[in-house]
Amino acid sequence: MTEEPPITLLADETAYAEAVQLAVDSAAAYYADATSTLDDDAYDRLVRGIQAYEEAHPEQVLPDSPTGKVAGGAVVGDVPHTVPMLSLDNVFGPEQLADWAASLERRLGRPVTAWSVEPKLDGLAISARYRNGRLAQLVTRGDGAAGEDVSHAIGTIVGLPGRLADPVTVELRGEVMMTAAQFEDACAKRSAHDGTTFANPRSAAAGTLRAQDRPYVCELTFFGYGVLPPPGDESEQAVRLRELPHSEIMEWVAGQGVQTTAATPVAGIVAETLERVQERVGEIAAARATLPFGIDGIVIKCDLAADQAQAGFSSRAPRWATAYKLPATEKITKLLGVEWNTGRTGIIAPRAVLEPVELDGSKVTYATLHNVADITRRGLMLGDSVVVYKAGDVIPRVESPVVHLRTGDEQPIPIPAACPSCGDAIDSSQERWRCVRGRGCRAIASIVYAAGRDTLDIEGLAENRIKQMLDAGFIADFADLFFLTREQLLGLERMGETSTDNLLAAIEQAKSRPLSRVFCALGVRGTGRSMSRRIARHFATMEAIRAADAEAIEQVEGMGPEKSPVVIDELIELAPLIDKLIQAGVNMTEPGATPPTAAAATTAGDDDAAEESGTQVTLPLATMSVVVTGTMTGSLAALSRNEMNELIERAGGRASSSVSAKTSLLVAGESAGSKRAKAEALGVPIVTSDDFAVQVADFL
Ligand SMILES: NC(=O)c1ccc[n+]([C@@H]2O[C@H](COP(=O)([O-])OP(=O)(O)OC[C@H]3O[C@@H](n4cnc5c(N)ncnc54)[C@H](O)[C@@H]3O)[C@@H](O)[C@H]2O)c1
Ligand SMILES: [Zn+2]
Repeated sequence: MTEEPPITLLADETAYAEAVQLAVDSAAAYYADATSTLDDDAYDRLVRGIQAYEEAHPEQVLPDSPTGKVAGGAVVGDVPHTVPMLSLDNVFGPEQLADWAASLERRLGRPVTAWSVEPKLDGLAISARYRNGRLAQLVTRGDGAAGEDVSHAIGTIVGLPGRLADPVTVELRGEVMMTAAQFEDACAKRSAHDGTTFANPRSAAAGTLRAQDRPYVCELTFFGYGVLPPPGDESEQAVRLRELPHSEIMEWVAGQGVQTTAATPVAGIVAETLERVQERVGEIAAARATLPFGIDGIVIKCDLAADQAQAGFSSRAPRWATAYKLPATEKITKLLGVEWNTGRTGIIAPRAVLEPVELDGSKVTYATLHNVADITRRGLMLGDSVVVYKAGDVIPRVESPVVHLRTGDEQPIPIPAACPSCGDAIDSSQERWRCVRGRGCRAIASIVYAAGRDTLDIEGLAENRIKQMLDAGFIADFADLFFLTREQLLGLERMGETSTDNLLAAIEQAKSRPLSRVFCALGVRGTGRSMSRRIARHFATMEAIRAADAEAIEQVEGMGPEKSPVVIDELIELAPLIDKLIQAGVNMTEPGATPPTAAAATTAGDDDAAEESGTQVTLPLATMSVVVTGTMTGSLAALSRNEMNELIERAGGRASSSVSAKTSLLVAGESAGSKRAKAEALGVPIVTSDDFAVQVADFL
């Protein structure tokens, strides 16, 4: 794995000058609440390109260049800071972190005594000036030397009290941001006011902090991460605050009634070793998706004031701290198309088809667009550059179009005039559009599917007949077909005696189809024809399938730990339908297959199974249950957890998400935590990411 972050290569002086202009414009938009034409990764790539060009051509450096400046030099202010408010340098992985620590220790000439590790809150830095314990003034970071007065926001920021516990005169520093709930609330208020929403919590917080005369008030949140006594103040308390370790300063800040991250799952800690720092980085990264506020990295600082003082500052950032960047959760990509689908309940939902982007460690091709009103509100067009957001397990979503990037070739998004599933009318009285057939909509499609040639193969049952029967109320799902009476069918338009008898005979015949086809007819999400065959062969009876838990379902070849819980949920939802099929006398067994308990002893008798196991013995992970934990490195670094599981299954193993006595192997990457401990306790063999890569090299 290369940890060197990518850079934009600049070929000549013209390209350099254009890059500087683009960086300045983007940063100006970014620090106001506007949408930049670059996402953070692209901006950082550009600035690194500018820096590399300047190192090679020092004589060409432009005064506007963002390098070495706080906020890329794009922001100004008129309230001078007593002590500069700086930015942070970045590292992008464990090796860079180790390099940074080593160079810092070289500078100090001795090891760093202790590290403080805390989340990098994704908001804006602010200075809160307290006089005799009362909050007197709020100032933004600005260009680092001077910021803007935003005191009008006093009283709207949760966690930043109007009065401290003690009547002290100090300057608090920390991050102003919006929690997920505050962001939602702010978007709702703004939408009610002018029909627009905020692009993301960070820019919503930036806009809100600076907004003076909005007719609505949005709440903000503050987390403190530092305190400064007034310069020149030599009182006992001022001296003490200058000498305390960062960790103890944070205790003092919290003691004054100010919010810190101490009460959150990502509380700051003190680490004695770099290993512990790295471990905490992993823990914070793992908690990121579940936090009620955004973080974009982990800040690592020298804990002791003496270490900090000796390390000092560059013009842009302290040398005693760095930001360990986490993968971006937001990127700009192209909106290629919009697909419309009618869900189980009849809701018609648009889905964005995107030019694939890497977000929070996985590749994103589709994103939700919520509903038509949302598309209109955001003014989205086909071909637009759009901001896409994804973190952890959330469904990726399209945030907003980047209007300045329009070329004029963008097209309006076609809005369906009829239900995309059944062609019937759309009920658009609510924000979420629905097919007028509601749940019944999907019935046609699912009955057509169930009666089809590859499933129950009911001859002579055409789609228009199914529609007739649904409209007449004779059927609501495909199991009802087995309860149709001769009289009912004869009552349908253009239904003679012969066709009625033929259809009844065809339906009767369908009752004896093998379980694989009956199961397939259910249309369980994630199980097509071949997967249905595998499931039927594996379990042999519907009873055994229904009795299986997720772990048992996972035993079926190709059923990863992601799919199996879906199958379970679907089977629960489909229970009434299955019961009706049983009641109708539909066959529920797979000819020639043996249920799993007996199967172990007799697999050899089953031709196909023997064939399969014959090929499996040559696979390196055959019969093994494998769990992956921690951050993969080397040739596996780029794989998502899902891709790791697929790799395991390709190599003949079964990917599982939790360690138990049945686990055959734990692949433990960097900063592996509790799963590693459990595997050790259970005596489960453990391999590193690199060793595992060698083991499965043929399947990569
Ligand atoms: N998309 C764009 O066009 C664009 C333009 C400019 C900047 N950016 C992004 O902004 C980033 C640079 O921003 P920056 O220079 O404002 O600073 P930064 O966000 O990289 O780091 C410094 C800031 O971290 C914050 N911080 C959060 N938690 C902290 C903690 N526990 N301790 C100390 N500080 C903490 C403080 O506000 C501090 O000012 C870049 O990574 C870039 O991606 C994007
Ligand atoms: Zn419909």
